[in-house]
Amino acid sequence: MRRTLIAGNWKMHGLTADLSWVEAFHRAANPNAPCDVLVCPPFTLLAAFAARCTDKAIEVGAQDCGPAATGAYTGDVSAQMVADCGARYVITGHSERRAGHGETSEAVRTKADAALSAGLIPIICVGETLEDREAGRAEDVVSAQLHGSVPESVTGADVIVAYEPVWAIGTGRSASAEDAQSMHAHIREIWSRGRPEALRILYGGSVKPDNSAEILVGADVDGALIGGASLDPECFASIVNSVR
Ligand SMILES: O=C(CO)COP(=O)(O)O
Repeated sequence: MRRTLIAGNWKMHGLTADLSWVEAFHRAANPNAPCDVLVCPPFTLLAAFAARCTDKAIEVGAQDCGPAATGAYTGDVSAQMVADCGARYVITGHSERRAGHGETSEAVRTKADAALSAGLIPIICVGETLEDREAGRAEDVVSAQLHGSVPESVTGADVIVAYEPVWAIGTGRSASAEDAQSMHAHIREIWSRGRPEALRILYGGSVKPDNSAEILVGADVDGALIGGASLDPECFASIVNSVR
């Protein structure tokens, strides 16, 4: 019932010369892979990237959006502007924004609300640090982030949650398939905003072609949010091709 989503987060990578990624991906990817595919390039490439993906074989998303709809907010990009570029998704509350830009769960919830108002699907990120995990409080931290970051109004089908343990991001050290499944089951169990069975929960953190199939086996693992391995079109296609 929940279709797998394989999503790439390019972070602060990508220039116009990299737009040929789209054609290279299509050459390498199985067009019949049983999953949805999403790429979140930087704002600067959003419209041009979306213009290459009009067949919707690849959906497009942004990596963040401003909380306000419009106004005097120098440097911000609103959810409506993201939608206007042809994107349908937006990542909110990535740990690199929580840690590097001081974003609180409350700020993340405001952004997710702005995304929903603009007709976008927010991908709300949560995840514990290594210190949290070693202290045995990973589930508590994730629960608190989830309750603080998810708007009250959502049902489950209209948002996506990404579980990204901070210690697994860009480190080459992925969570084990068992640990990922266990946290995803916890997230679904505590989901109090409508239909938990409709909620797609992605795992993110050092997903590569050689561990994707194993991680995606988890009953509550509905896809992956991929950083480094999404920059190479063949590598990302291999992950898409590993979906069963
Ligand atoms: O942060 C991530 C995706 O949002 C994960 O990054 P890596 O796949 O590079 O570990």
